[in-house]
Amino acid sequence: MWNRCLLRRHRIVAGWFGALLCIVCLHLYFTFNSVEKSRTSGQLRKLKLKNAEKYHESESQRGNVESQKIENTDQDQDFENKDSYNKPGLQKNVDPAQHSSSLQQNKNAFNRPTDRREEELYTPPSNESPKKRLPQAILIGTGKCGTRALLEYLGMHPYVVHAAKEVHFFDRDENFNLGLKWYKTQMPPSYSNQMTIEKSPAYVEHERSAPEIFKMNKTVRLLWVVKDPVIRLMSAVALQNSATPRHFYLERVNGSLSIKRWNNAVNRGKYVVHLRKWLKFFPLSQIHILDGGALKFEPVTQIQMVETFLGLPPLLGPHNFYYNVTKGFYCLVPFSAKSPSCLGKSKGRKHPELNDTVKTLLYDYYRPYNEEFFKVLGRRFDWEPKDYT
Ligand SMILES: Nc1ncnc2c1ncn2[C@@H]1O[C@H](COP(=O)(O)OS(=O)(=O)O)[C@@H](OP(=O)(O)O)[C@H]1O
Repeated sequence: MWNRCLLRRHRIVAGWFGALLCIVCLHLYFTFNSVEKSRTSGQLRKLKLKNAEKYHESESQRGNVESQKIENTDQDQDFENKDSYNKPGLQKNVDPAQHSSSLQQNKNAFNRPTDRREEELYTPPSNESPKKRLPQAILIGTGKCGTRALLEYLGMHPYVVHAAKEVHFFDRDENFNLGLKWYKTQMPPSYSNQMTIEKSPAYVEHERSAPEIFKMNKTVRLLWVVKDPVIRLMSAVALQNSATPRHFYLERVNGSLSIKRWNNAVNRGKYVVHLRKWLKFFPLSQIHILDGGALKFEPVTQIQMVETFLGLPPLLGPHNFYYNVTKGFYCLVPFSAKSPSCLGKSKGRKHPELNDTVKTLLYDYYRPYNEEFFKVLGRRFDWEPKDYT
């Protein structure tokens, strides 16, 4: 009887002890987890900050011509049109043909976050240190079509890291001769579940780019922003310094005005000529071509299509964009950011006015190239004369 009583007491004590042990273990587990989480998210934030700093440095070292620094514009009057940022209309005009079928699958798999911090959306693999990797996606061009905007928009994605400045590996001999090892060193460190991206808009026209990129990685994903070639040309003209004649792309042949067909700035807008070179190596399905005009006015639908094309979790949405009335452009609202940031003053320069004769000349000149381009693509862009640029 006495023994049984003693045994029962022991059992009760052991029970209490076991429960206490469980509580201590659970407490330790949660503490460790949160420390680990904040350590990795801290690392991630540091990585992205480092990239942003590098970008600022490199851009301010360059002259005004290419300086594209992101300036933090948190002045209230710059963001007076706050309501337009969440307008439902922002997401309309989606061309279903441009959506790949996987978009639907992705849409069902994830709920787009609205007001979330970056570290809640991305977890680096455990026990892994970030390292530099060759890009899995390259933004190949075309200059003046919105390549910086696209890269910075993508940079808000927690699964994306991007080279801060243009690397110019495939288009410049002095860089290319340093080999792929050097190319890799130009990339920011990343985790294995992130995607490294770089943009160098001169790749699209350079003879070496397509074959060498193919040699490097057959499965690389290519992004290409194009734009109404006349507007693109005017953007290039706006960029010229005062030493260059405003109408450098025009000449007189037998007394009549015509376009300089061998001029580089003019040639850049003959997209079909460049596309044909890339199609010798990559199928069209591996090149995501987007219209810079749509990127400017509908960044949300455009970036969501890019997310799909790159196979990224669909995280970016209207909450990442803010229309700045003064600038006339969308600015970025990265996850965790306290205020939006816009691309610098070198973007959105005033374009020169075109008189009707030159305008007609230019549109007539590019039209056959555009038509060929649309035929190869199997879709059209609205690149006929209009008032806005
Ligand atoms: N959000 C946002 N902010 C600022 N600018 C934007 C944006 N989206 C697109 N754009 C357009 O991008 C044009 C510059 O294109 P790129 O970045 O490709 O130029 S560059 O070749 O890298 O110099 C630039 O051309 P310009 O207007 O002629 O300056 C802009 O029209």
